[in-house]
Formats: sequence, C-alpha cells, structure tokens
Amino acid sequence: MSDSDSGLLGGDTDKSSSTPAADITDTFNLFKCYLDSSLNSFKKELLDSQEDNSPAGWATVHQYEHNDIASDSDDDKKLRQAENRALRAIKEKKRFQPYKPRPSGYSAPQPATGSIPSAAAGSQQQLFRGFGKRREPSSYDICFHCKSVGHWRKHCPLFSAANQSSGSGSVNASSVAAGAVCQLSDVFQTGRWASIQTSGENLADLKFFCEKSKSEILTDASRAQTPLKLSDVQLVPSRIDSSKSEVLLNYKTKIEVCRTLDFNYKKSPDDDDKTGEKVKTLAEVQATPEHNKVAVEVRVLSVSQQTVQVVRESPIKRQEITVADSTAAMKLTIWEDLVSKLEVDKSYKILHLSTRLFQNAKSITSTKQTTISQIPDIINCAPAIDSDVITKEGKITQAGLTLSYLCDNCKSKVDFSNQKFVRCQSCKLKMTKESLHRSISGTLCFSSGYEKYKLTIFSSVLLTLATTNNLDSDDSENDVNITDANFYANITEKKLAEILKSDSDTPIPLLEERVAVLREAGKVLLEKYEGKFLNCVKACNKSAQSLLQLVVRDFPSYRDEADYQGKRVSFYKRAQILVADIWACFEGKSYGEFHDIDTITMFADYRIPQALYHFGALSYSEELMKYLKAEKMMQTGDRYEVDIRGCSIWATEMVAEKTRELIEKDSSLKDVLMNSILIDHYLWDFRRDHAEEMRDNIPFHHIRCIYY
Ligand SMILES: Nc1nc2c(c(CN[C@H]3C=C[C@H](O)[C@@H]3O)cn2[C@@H]2O[C@H](COP(=O)(O)O)[C@@H](O)[C@H]2O)c(=O)[nH]1
Repeated sequence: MSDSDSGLLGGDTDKSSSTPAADITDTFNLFKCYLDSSLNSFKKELLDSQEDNSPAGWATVHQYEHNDIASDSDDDKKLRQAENRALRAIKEKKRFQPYKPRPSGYSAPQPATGSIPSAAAGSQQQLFRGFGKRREPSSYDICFHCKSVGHWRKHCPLFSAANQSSGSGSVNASSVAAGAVCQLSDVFQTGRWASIQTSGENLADLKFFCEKSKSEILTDASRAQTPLKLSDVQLVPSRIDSSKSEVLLNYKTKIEVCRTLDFNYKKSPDDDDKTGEKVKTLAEVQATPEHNKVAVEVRVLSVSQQTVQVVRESPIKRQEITVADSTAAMKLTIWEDLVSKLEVDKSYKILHLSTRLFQNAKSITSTKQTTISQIPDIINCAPAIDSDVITKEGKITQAGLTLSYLCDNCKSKVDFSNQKFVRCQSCKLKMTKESLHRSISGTLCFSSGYEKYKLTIFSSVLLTLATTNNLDSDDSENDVNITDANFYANITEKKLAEILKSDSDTPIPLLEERVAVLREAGKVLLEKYEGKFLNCVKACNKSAQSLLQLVVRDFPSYRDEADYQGKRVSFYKRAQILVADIWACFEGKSYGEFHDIDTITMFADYRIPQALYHFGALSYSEELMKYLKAEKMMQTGDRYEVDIRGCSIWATEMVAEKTRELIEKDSSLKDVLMNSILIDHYLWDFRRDHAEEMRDNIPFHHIRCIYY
C-alpha cells in the first residue's frame, strides 16, 4: 500500500477526521495488514503441519504413501524406512545451493510506488514481490506446483518428493489423487478418459492409455463411488483449459482402494445430467464438457445424405444433421438404425446423446442408448451454424408463406379455428384468438441441378428482408427508436452522427465502427432472438456466465480478447458490463437474477487502473509510467494494454476475495453484498469524483477501439 495517498489527495489521513479517501485507505490498509497476517499464519501452519509427523514432514508422508497400504503390523517399519529415505533426500538437497549470487551491479527496476502487483515490469514476475531485495521466496509468492503461498516450486516438498518417487517430472499420485473418486463418462469404456475428484471441489480430467483391466477397476469404482488412490500418475496442464490440470495414468500407475477420503465426495452436478435424461438447451450443451451425456429438444434444420463409415472393419451408417433450438444451432451425428429417422422441419426430443469436441467445434452424437420422440414444432430457432452456410445457384420451383398461430404463453404452434377461444395442446392454456402470436414462415423449393432443397425462411429473417427497403427512409427526422432492433439493424452513418452530435464541431470518433456494431447487434437479435435482447436473457437460465458466453458467441463485436505470450486471453469488458447492468438495474431480481453474478470480474477499461494505482493496489514500472505520461496511443492487444487490464482484473479480484473474508469474519457485516462489480462501480465513481487530483498525477492508457 503506497503511503502517497495523503500527498495525492492532500486529504488528512488522521483517523479522527475520516474522509471517503481515508475510509477507503483504512479499508485497504486493513485489507493489506489482514493479508500480511493471514499469509504469515498460513505459512506457519504449513511449516508446522510438515513438522508434525516427522522431521522430514511431507517427504515422509509421500515416501510412506508411495508404497502399498501396508497392514498395521508393517506400518512402523515402513514409516521408519520412509523417514530415513526422506531424511537422506533432504540432506542431499541441503547440500545443493539453489541460488547463484546475483551478478554485481544488478539493480531491480524501482517502481514508482509500493511493491504491489506491477504491470509490464516483466509480467513473468509473481505478484507482491518486494523490489530490490535478493530473489528469496516471499510470503506472497505462489508455488507454481502446489499453488500454495510462501515458497517457489524448486522448494516445494510436494514437488521434490514426487520427483524423487517417480523420476521424470511426474507427480506422485498420492499427492494428486489420493482417495480420488472417479466420475466416469460414457466414453470411458474405450479406455480414453474420465474426470477425477482430487479434493473437495476440484475435478480434474483423468486421461489414460493403458490396459483394459484398469478401466474396469475405475468403472467399478465410479459405480460404487469407492475412493481410490492412484500412484505414479502425471499431472499436466489441461489441453483445453490451461488453468486446469489433467491426471495422466500410464502402465506404471498403481490403483488401490483407499480406506477413507480426506474430503467429501462431490456429487456430480446433476445425476440426471450424467444419464443424459435432463433436457438442456443447445447453448448449455455447447458449454458442457466433451463426452458428457445430454438430452435436447430440437428442430431439424437440415439432413445430409446418409454415408457409411468403416469402424473396426465394420461398415456403420452415419448421417449429419443440423439441429437448432431458440438458443443455438449445432451439428448432430446419428449412427446405424437412427439414420433417416429425423426429418427436416420436424421437432424432436432426443435423450442419451453425447457431446464431442472436434477441431474446437462442439457437436453431439448419438449413442447406443439414444432414443428419439417427436414433439410439437419448435418455432423460433437459431439459424444454422456458419460452417453449414452453403452457397447454391439454381431456380425456385415453388414458394409459399405459412401463417402460424403461436400460443401466447409457450410459443408452441396452436391449431387455429374460428372459435372465440382456443386451447394450446402443449401448455393446455385456454386463450382468446386475439392473444395468439402470428408467425409467418416462408418455404422455398429450390432445385440446383439434380439436387432439390426445401428452404424454410423464419419470420425474423423475413422481417429483416421486409424492413431492409426502409433503409433510406430517414424522412421522419425524429423517429429515433434506438431500442428497436429493426432501427439499429439498419441505421445509417448519417443518422448515427445526428444522434451522437456533440455540442462542438468535433465528430464522434469511430463512427463507422459504431454503425457496424449497432447493425450487427440488430441483425443478430432479429435473426436469432425475435429482435429482443430479453430473449437472450431468458435463454441463459439465470446464469451470468451463460449470458456472457451467449453474447460473446453471437455478437462478435463483444469478443474483447488478445493474444498474450502465446495464450489467448479475454477481458469481455462490454459483455460483462452488459450483464452487470442488467443485474444492477433489476437489483438482482426478475430478469436481473443471476445465481453466479459473483463470477463477473471488474470491467477492464482505462479508468479503473487509475483508481487502483491511487490506492496502491497497482503500480507501474518507470518505463511504463514514462510511456503513459507521453500519452502515446496504444493498439488493442499491445503488451502494455494487456498487462494493465490483466493486472487490474487480478488486483480487483484479490481485493474482492480478501474483503469477502473480512466480511465473513465480522457477523455485523453478514448481509453486506460484495463482488467485483460493486468494487468496480466504487472505483470508477471514485476516480470520477477525484478526476482533477488524479489528472496530473496518475496517467491512463490511451486507446481507440470498440472494446471498452
Ligand atoms: N470499469 C468501468 N468502466 C466504465 C464504467 C462506465 C460507466 N458506465 C456505467 C454507469 C452506469 C452503468 O452502470 C454503466 O455500466 C464507463 N466506463 C468506461 O469508462 C470509460 C469512459 O470514462 P471517461 O473517459 O471518464 O468518460 C470508457 O472506457 C467506458 O467504457 C463503469 O461503471 N466501470
């Protein structure tokens, strides 16, 4: 925490005259000294626990665990042997000097203030490390191996014990999956993979390529929920999500039954989910890991010709289907006797499908247990996925418009008759004719050479076509219906320039890009969501992350991402602030109710870093400070830009995490609502309230893009 605050704000940090700045300074001070004390006590705990059983601590535990679970009579002998081995290993290590003295004349970069997370001062540095000191592990350092604080991987007892026991960098199973209980996917039988619980909350992917006998043990263990101990496995970063890890089994791996687990067995999120009988939307299916059983209710958009695929020398019939519901469209592969069972334009409920990931695209495939049953038509479907977009030339042989009446409640098709009241066959509700929704869909029969197609044009697309001609009808000067998707799907530069006219002659920057973003949003809403963003909110089942993923997936201008040191990183500033605003405007109720709103991070712009810097939660290197003061324009994805935005998110998350802990310790605060959104709002407003004082002291990064 920098002590420059009183200088900066000229405010008096004396406790008696508390001012907003002093309050937050106190909070940050409190938070920082809390952080210090809690980390030190954690480190002490860790050291004590290692000393508990024997002078060799963890190393003894691992040496002991590495062997089979011996009967009690051998335990003492085993323990002594393990302890001697561990002591020999530690003595061996003690002789080795881990650090070479730094070359003379080396001077660490001195930051402008404090020794808090620093952006762009060599971002490979770990957070909270003091500058200018010898490179000793500090109590804030996070071990790259066991993720605990207080030491580096080269000192990690877990890592060294594991290396001793199984050589080539693998991690001793007992430290990774001791007592793990396997949750296996349906794919498991082919000896491919499973998911394994390695702690109270943590599930890791278990991948293995070894003999069938092991898969049988794991399958039985999963069914009986028997705790297992896996010895000699490899722990590697997951190829899908590098923040997760995968447990690799191989021919050396030993599988033994554990007597007890030192954590509670985590029930799978929803057992129905596992059996593939709980219907999910396609948007949810797309967020489901591969090789999971799912059930869907979809409409068939297109079917491919039936083909034959040879699998283990036997020909198997196969057909590619494009299916959709209101949230998304996906590719479905059906096999064997299910081929030709699905017809275009019909809607079906399909159980026991399995998710697949092929070339980074999620799809679903039928399994031996798959069942299909026809259901009432699903009317408003997402359009086919891009990869299915094909261009054909030919002639229209037949065209027609179909007027359908939809139930006002569940939007299912209602058989229309001239009676005054009609009853919906799907939700059984009775309603007047007038309250029915009308949906027009076009059908085009199209032939291209010998191929014949039947195209269904949904009402939202027809609506776009119908309004496109009004593109230039700007005659009514004042009909700025900015909340109407039709309006902004067809907005012109002239019109937007008028709307965003400033009180000076300075034109709004990025006018062309703003028009493109508005048109994109309008077009997608009309094509996929009946022109209403509310339908996007409804499709996310009260999950902030689902809504965030839906926005980023369907509205490309929100894909606020960057390549950073070989990794793809995302900030999603506009997409997250969109979700947060809905939550805030509805005060967490009704359409603003999200069960996972706390997973939304702060919104990485150029203002919050100023406030974080002011409170000493962020610091800049001298080089970066110079760059910022020169007010050079940055480009999206520049190293400095990504550093500043990434460190801002990280620092805010740490503030949120520790503040949450402080709240938990103080019962008088138990009803206080706190998350990164509220911290962001506080910091953004604080910066705005102190714009003058900050302007000359704390520069910000300059950038022109559509992502902030
Ligand atoms: N992190 C974060 N960044 C935010 C906001 C807001 C205000 N909007 C909220 C207000 C009511 C609703 O709740 C909206 O959500 C604007 N900005 C960003 O600041 C920049 C403009 O700054 P200046 O140059 O001073 O006008 C620009 O990149 C803009 O995107 C926020 O709240 N948090």
